[in-house]
Formats: sequence, C-alpha cells, structure tokens
Amino acid sequence: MGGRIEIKICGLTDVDSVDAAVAADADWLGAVFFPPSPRAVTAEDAAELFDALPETVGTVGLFVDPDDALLDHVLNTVRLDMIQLHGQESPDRIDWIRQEYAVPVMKALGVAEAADLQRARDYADHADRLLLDARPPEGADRPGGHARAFDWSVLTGWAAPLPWMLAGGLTPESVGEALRVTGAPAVDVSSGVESTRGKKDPALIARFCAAVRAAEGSQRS
Ligand SMILES: O=C(O)c1ccccc1NCC(=O)[C@H](O)[C@H](O)COP(=O)(O)O
Repeated sequence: MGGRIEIKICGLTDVDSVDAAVAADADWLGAVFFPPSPRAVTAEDAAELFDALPETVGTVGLFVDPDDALLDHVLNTVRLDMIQLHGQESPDRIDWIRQEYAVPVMKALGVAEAADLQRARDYADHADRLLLDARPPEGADRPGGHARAFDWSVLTGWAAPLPWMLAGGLTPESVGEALRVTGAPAVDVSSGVESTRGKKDPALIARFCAAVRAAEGSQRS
C-alpha cells in the first residue's frame, strides 16, 4: 500500500518560495488568479514564476468563477498544467472549460460534514480531480486559503469518484496525521507554509514536504 503522495503548494508569489517547493520535490505549484486573495498574482507575475520550471513540476492556476476573458488571458500567458476552480462552477461550465482550453480541471468542494461529500458525484463525469477543502468561514472574502481544517473522519468509508487532494489547514505538524486518518493520495497547503498571511516561508515548505515523504515512508513499512 502507499504510492507517492502528491504535494501541491498553493498561493506562490515569489521566486524563493517557488525554488524551495521545487527543491523539496513538490509535485504541483499553485498560483492564485483571484484579486481579493492576499496571494493573488497577475498572469504576468505567474509567467515569471513558472515559465522556467522543470517539466516534471506541474503548475496549477486557481480561479473563482472565472469569466472567459480571464481564462483566455491567463492560459495564453502562463504554462498551466491544471486549472483549479474554487467557486460555484457547474458541471456544464467545467465541461466547457476543459473542452476550450484542453487543460485538466480540479474542482474544489467545501467540506464541513459527510453530507458535503455527496456533491463529489455531481462532478464525477466532468472534472479530472477533486480538491476537498474546508468550507470557508461565513462571510469570507474568498472561498479558500483560510487555514481551516475540517473533520477528516468524515472521509472514513468515502469512495472517491475521482482522484482527489486533501486541503484545509494542513501544516508540517498535522499533515502526517491527516494522511494517516484519510489515506489521501495528495495534499494541498497554503497558510501552513506561510510566515505571515500571503508570504510563503521556504523553510516551512521544506518541512511540510519532508513530513509528507516521512508519512509516505511509514505507509510503505
Ligand atoms: O489561497 C487563497 O487565498 C485562495 C483564495 C481564493 C480561493 C482559493 C484559495 N485557496 C485555495 C487553495 O487551494 C488553498 O491551498 C486551500 O484552500 C488550502 O488553504 P490553507 O487552508 O490555507 O492551507
């Protein structure tokens, strides 16, 4: 049991943190194209951060209910290997985006209780992956990136209809337990590897990735 656990570091905004994520063997690097986020970057910023990356590292563009103009601009400016949709995008909208841009789509779902997992089935025939994230606080100005974890035990017995990532409040200290409880095949982190909100910390990125690899090793033994 236990193959490679994929790691996504989300909300990257500076080259030192990008370098740290690559050095720490992260699989996915995320850029946020949602202006209210403290981690938001422009397409031009992201191109500078991502365009010299090795092909072995995947890039993720994070959007919230994007219009076609934003998608056109970003996809024509930055190399993106996956589109993450973190808003209220419908299955039909996902079908259109996948068709139009020929890039895999990961649909984020807000989870607080087991019943929230039922929505995963709505996207089973439309998205390529699911991101299970904690539901945002009431009245939040953005749907993700709040350092909130949900009760991972709600995933016990859950049959994932698609490849998926666990997100929400993960840290170098908690990710091992999260993996033990959930068996997640991939993890995603933003706040937990920041020294202050929106500022990634290369040392925390390295610690987070090392903790995932340690958990991977213990799954194999
Ligand atoms: O990170 C943001 O600022 C953000 C803004 C708008 C929509 C989604 C956002 N983040 C989505 C992510 O994929 C985060 O990595 C995920 O929510 C986990 O965040 P955290 O709990 O801070 O690790």
